[in-house]
Amino acid sequence: MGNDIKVKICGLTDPADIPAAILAGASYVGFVFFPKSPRHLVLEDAAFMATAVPVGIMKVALTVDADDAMLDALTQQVPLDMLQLHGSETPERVAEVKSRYGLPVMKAVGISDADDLPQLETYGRVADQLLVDAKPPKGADRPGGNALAFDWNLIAGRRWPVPWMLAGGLTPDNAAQAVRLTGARQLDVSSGVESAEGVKDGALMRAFVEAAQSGAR
Ligand SMILES: O=C(O)c1ccccc1N[C@@H]1O[C@H](COP(=O)(O)O)[C@@H](O)[C@H]1O
Repeated sequence: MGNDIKVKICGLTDPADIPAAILAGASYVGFVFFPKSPRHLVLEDAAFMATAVPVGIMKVALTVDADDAMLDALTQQVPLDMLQLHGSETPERVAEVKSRYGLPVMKAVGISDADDLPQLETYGRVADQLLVDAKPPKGADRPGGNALAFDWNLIAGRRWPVPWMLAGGLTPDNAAQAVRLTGARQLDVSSGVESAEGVKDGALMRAFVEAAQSGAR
């Protein structure tokens, strides 16, 4: 579509979410494999949904500290373009996953204050992309998808070793400002385009992509 800002819509749970996300202008669609998440998919459902994604739209699998058995099953059963590692995976594990599965790997890094920023350099040496998210609140039962933003001033004007996406608490109301303030060219959204936990909303997805693009004009 020639959009300047690429949007990843993560946590699709219904087959109808695929055409809705594509029509909205998503460049990436994300499937969550984490049983504690309201967006968790079983492999069979994900495989069915992934086959409906047109070529050119990146199909991303989000996992959290997954072992090889899980990743073997996932990559054998679901056609994918990228793995998103959203747990406490070490840099060594990121490199191992990249080499074992031959897929690009995006590593999520949680930010709450300046002490977290060195992680961006560390993971930037091994991951193909970085996903810069808010750190989960204490006691949260999942490491992302909490509708929580971090202080974007922490990364404004930063130089990046690899392509990156901004995530965490993004909505149609703050997407344009997020682009302007951080210089992000890619945004990742889940909660902010839902009408209820785990239920994507077509109008919110369209509004989000439009707002993200307007931030780059
Ligand atoms: O969406 C989830 O349920 C989820 C579960 C476990 C790890 C990450 C998860 N989502 C990712 O979190 C960020 C921010 O989400 P939100 O927009 O604030 O809801 C995003 O990368 C999701 O892909």
